[in-house]
Amino acid sequence: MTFKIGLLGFGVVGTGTAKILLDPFGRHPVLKEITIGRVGVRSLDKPREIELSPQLLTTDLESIVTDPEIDIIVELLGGLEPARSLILKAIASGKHVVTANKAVIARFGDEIYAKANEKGVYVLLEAAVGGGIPVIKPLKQSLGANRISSIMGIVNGTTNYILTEMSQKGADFSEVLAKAQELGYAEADPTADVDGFDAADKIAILASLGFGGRVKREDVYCEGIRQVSAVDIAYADRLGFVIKLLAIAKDTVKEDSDTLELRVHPTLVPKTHPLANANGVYNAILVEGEPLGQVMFYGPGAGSGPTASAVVSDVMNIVGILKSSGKTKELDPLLSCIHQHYCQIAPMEDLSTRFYARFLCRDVPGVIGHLGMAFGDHGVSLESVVQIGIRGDLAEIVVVTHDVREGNFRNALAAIESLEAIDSIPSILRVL
Ligand SMILES: NC(=O)C1=CN([C@@H]2O[C@H](COP(=O)(O)OP(=O)(O)OC[C@H]3O[C@@H](n4cnc5c(N)ncnc54)[C@H](OP(=O)(O)O)[C@@H]3O)[C@@H](O)[C@H]2O)C=CC1
Ligand SMILES: N[C@@H](CC=O)C(=O)O
Ligand code: NA
Repeated sequence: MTFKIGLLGFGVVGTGTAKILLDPFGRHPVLKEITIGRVGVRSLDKPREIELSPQLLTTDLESIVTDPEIDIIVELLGGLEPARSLILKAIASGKHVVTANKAVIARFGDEIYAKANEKGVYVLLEAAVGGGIPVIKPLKQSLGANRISSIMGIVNGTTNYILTEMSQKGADFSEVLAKAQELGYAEADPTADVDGFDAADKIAILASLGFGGRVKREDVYCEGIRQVSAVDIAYADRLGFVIKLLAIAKDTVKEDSDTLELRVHPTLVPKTHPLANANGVYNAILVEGEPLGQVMFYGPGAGSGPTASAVVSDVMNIVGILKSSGKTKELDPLLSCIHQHYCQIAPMEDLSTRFYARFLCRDVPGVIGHLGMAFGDHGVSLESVVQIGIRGDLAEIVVVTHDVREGNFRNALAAIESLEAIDSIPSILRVL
């Protein structure tokens, strides 16, 4: 029996996917039953790493998603449109879908899964989070017996690569970003990586799976890495931390309310923490649940081959289902997505966390005392105060707080900004 896939997109991940499918030797035998039926691209003239028969390539992507010969559509275009419309058309034509597109699923997952469930087809997305790391399927299946309390991790390869190169080699931000683009890690528009949107898409998906409810993408608080400077990386290092872009979804269950913290931001991570050692393009996702405790998923979070590994594994899962139970069976609830209600998201000002802040201060006597008083007035207690450097004619003071309510910390900063001794507050970062 042969199963035909329609590949939408033949870029970094599409090429990696084709490479695996065209070279099945030594891999799972089911791969030999999968062929590439058609490939949709934007330009027919572009030079390609793999030469496919010219009849396979087309710019008419609609004709692929409605082609009766195609069993599974693999969407590797990126972006919102035409990806969303093509996925919906594929579903309407009764095709199963595999996608790596977290942007589309995080925003239109409700619509896509409602249609897929109506039609009795699967939409699988292992490649959409953590690239090659198996994390979606374990969350859906292997960890289903647990009550998940937190999912936290490094889920963007590009920014982890940039931060690692900046901290280990003192590299320049723009140069490393260009290298990440060259290596095929970055999104077509890399602001999605740098400004944290890609990580926000991914944590919205993980939270939905882990906490069993829908998540509105706009509810994810999001800060990127643009404001992370070499100065802060160096101070963090001296204080025993590395700076990572973390995506965090945490159950903040209290007596009568069940809300989620949902956020993406650069974070000072203690060097001894398991997430601190995921470097370069590697991602790491730490999941905590009861009764399991902690489990960490670690591996390459972006790149052609690793991401294609996840794409093809989803294709194989669907082929496995088609082979064993045919097309008319009900969807497996452990592989499909059936959430109806929306998760309640806690406001950021209620978040309790530690903060790192760097102040530039004028040479006024007792400046540390003024800072301490302003923090104390707002219920913020300090774990450490380090007057480390002189920058020009200004003193540079770094503080790390104890756990504090974010709203209180922000109020303290507003008061501090108006102090005569304070020139500016160049950085404010959260601390794990
Ligand atoms: N790169 C990575 O490491 C990872 C990527 N992903 C996701 O995988 C998906 C693909 O990413 P990637 O392979 O890097 O992207 P690329 O930009 O390398 O490839 C995109 C492909 O889609 C085609 N395409 C894009 N828009 C259209 C359109 N409107 N009509 C026809 N064809 C179109 C392009 O055609 P043409 O070749 O003619 O330009 C190209 O072949 C994205 O959703 C991304 O977020 C997920 C995990 C990791
Ligand atoms: N641009 C993304 C690609 C994988 O999802 C990243 O850098 O992680
Ligand atoms: Na994955």
